[in-house]
Amino acid sequence: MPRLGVNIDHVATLRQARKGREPDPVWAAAIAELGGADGITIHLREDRRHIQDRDLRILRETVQVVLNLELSIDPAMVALALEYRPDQVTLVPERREEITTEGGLSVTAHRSRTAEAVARLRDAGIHAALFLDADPAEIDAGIELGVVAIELHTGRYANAREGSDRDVELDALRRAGARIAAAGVELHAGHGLDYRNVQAVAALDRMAELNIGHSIVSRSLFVGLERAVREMKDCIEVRA
Ligand SMILES: CC(=O)[C@@H](O)[C@H](O)COP(=O)(O)O
Ligand SMILES: NCC(=O)COP(=O)(O)O
Repeated sequence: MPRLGVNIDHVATLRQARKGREPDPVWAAAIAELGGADGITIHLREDRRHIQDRDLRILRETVQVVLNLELSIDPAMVALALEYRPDQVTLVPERREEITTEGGLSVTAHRSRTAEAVARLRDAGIHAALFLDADPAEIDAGIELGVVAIELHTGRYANAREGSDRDVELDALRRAGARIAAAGVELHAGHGLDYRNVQAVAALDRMAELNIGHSIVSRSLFVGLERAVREMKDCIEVRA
């Protein structure tokens, strides 16, 4: 069964609505661990719209499972990863105007900057991962950089209409996953996964890690975070 990384950005989004102190993503991480999270994922955006540097600093001290930090390839952001030393850094694209991450990082368009970011992380002993679309050219370019893992952006799959549209997207994920696994790179997936669409992605061959935030945090409003995490773990387990 794949590991579950719980993304707690969305707790910080609520806090930042009033720029106050609650709800605290640090508490959320601890409760997610009680619910069975195998990892905690945070995205420290350049515009600091949700997760703050303070969160990263405290979470590095308190998180007992894998801490996965999502970052842009900007050298100043990578420097923060080197300072706080999460277990894993997943390099993602960022557009300040976007509401959420719209696609994967384009390694082919930013090859030298991505290679430099990966090399800095590797030299520091931090696992480097790339967040990519299910595009063979991008995946091959990513594999060439010698990363530990590639996380497939599942947004297109999640947004596709149930039925043949979604089947097409699932098939693209399946082929991309096979390419990644054949290269000996760990397969991760995430973005837009929820309690209804996660099973098919969890069941993909060699799926090692799923990063899920929005649907878990949304459900937690009604059932509590510990239970929401546990229910997602159950969903992943059932068909895997
Ligand atoms: C890269 C990614 O998919 C996640 O970070 C997730 O979407 C939450 O962060 P944002 O909502 O800021 O994109
Ligand atoms: N990398 C994807 C992630 O961390 C969670 O995305 P979402 O479930 O919040 O859409």
